[in-house]
Amino acid sequence: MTPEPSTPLSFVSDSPESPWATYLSQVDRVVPYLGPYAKWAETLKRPKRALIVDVPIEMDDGTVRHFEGYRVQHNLSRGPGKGGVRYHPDVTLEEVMALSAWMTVKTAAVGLPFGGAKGGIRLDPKELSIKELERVTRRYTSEIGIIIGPQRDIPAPDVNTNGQIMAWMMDTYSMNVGGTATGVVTGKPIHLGGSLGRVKATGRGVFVTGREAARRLGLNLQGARIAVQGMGNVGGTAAELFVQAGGKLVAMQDHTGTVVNPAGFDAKAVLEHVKRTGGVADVAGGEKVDNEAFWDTDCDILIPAALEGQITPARAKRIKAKLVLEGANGPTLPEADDVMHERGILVVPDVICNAGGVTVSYFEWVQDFSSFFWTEDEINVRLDKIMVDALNHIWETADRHKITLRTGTFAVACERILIARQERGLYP
Ligand SMILES: NC(=O)C1=CN([C@@H]2O[C@H](COP(=O)(O)OP(=O)(O)OC[C@H]3O[C@@H](n4cnc5c(N)ncnc54)[C@H](O)[C@@H]3O)[C@@H](O)[C@H]2O)C=CC1
Ligand SMILES: O=C(O)CCC(=O)C(=O)O
Repeated sequence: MTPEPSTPLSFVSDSPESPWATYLSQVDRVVPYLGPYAKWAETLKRPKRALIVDVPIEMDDGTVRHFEGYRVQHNLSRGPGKGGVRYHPDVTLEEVMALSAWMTVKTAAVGLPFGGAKGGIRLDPKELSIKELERVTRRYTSEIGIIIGPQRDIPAPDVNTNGQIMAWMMDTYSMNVGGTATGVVTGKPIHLGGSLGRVKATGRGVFVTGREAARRLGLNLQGARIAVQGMGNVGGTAAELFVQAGGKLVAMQDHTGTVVNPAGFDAKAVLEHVKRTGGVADVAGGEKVDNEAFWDTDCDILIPAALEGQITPARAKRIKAKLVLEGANGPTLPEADDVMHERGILVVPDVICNAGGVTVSYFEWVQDFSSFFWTEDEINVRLDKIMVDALNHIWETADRHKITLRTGTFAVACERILIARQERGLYP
């Protein structure tokens, strides 16, 4: 007799384009490759724990505002939760659920002893003063303090959060527990237990996986034309490293607009411009074009490094790149994945491509526990090796099953997660 299916989650929308729907479709695609562990697959379709918190703060003008915050622990089978905190006006519980689930897959894909988690607050940090930002961060940290901790769940930076915000989170958590707990967050400033190399680690990982994929495709990085969406922490670093390797940065898009230059931008000057002005618009040497024209850029490598759902089926039909490196989490809708696969465009999926950040976060966490800090060279060499080994293993798996690198990454990761799940057993 077929058992009744598990009860559906009541708190998800039925939008087929939501990040959570994208994630569920990616899980469905891997189930046929999970062998005996497929019976545990429903575990992957449910967050283990989702916390919604009210974050009230006093604004500089004396008024009180409430913000909605979240921390979702998607899966803890392989270790404590791990994943960033996003500050964005459009953050939702469902988005954070998807981001936390991709963390579960990502940490397993590179073999880190973590589960997956993610957090966020619905706010636009550009509208807050620095003092308001500090108050909202501290209040949020206190509210989620009941589920985070160095052995339980370790936040880190994501969109619109950085080392300063991690420092406030670490300090607030430490005050609440009565002792300095550097291991509660990663991505901290260096003199507060941060790790050398963490700021650039995600972009470096995008470069490393891109370098390996380009080698396999026979695509020479010397002169390769690169287009990047999102010139923040991830996209900015990846662009800089590809240009250092001989690539040409021919197009960039961020929340301020889209600029192109077929002769190639000076990446260092662009990053200084972004730091000074907040975006790529009006950068020297660029021609401003319509945002939608970004997807028609003549390029060899496309790096989406902003938000989810950017590569739609319609855009996938227009992309000219041979290689897409997903710096962002969830930038590609499932049908767009199919379009790119049919068109012979190789996609290195987020769950391996952008895993460099969490890998160096792991190094930071280990260094904090041992209070023994490594050199930047040691970190970068170890990062490179972990990323290359993980990618090679995924590639072998994908080739063996004749599946995409995304489903190959899910196959490697989900098997590890579900073996751990099965070995831990069901009953408390
Ligand atoms: N920071 C990290 O270590 C990691 C970040 N990621 C992912 O990488 C992506 C970027 O994150 P970060 O670089 O850390 O964030 P960031 O806040 O440093 O930069 C975000 C970039 O996206 C751009 N952007 C925002 N809205 C946009 C829009 N509507 N159209 C075009 N561009 C837009 C911004 O202008 C900015 O350039 C996110 O998907 C994040 O989840 C993934 C792994 C680790
Ligand atoms: O460094 C971390 O722990 C997590 C970074 C992150 O949020 C991500 O990989 O999406």
